[in-house]
Amino acid sequence: MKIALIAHDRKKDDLISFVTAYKPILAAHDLYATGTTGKRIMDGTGLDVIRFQSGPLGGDQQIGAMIAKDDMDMVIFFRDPLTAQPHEPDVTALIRLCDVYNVPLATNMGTAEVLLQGLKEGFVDWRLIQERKN
Ligand SMILES: O=C(CO)COP(=O)(O)O
Repeated sequence: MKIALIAHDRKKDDLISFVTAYKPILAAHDLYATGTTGKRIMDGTGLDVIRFQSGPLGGDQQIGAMIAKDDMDMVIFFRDPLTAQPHEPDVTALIRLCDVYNVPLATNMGTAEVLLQGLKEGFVDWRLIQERKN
């Protein structure tokens, strides 16, 4: 399963804690991230991450392009709802594409926990069945 992990700056510590807690589950999957988030995850958890550009430089759009090819199975995006982002349109576009392609999306830790527990139980396996059909 391909999982994108993204966090805005004030949420990066939360994401590292989250990824550390769920490392046994996440280690079994292909992880993708925007540039700075990916570096923080690799340094902080030792997991391998495929990194794109930093968010403000197009990283959200690169992950969006994978979603548009139906080539991303889950997005965990710890957004900062209290800080304006220079690339807010990219953030909105990424979230919109998740809705277009029915990609499971968590924008906060509460939902992310539910998604990863569901992933462990096989609730996201329908994505693999769908991929085999395409
Ligand atoms: O800005 C981001 C997502 O919109 C995240 O980008 P970085 O991981 O490069 O900080």
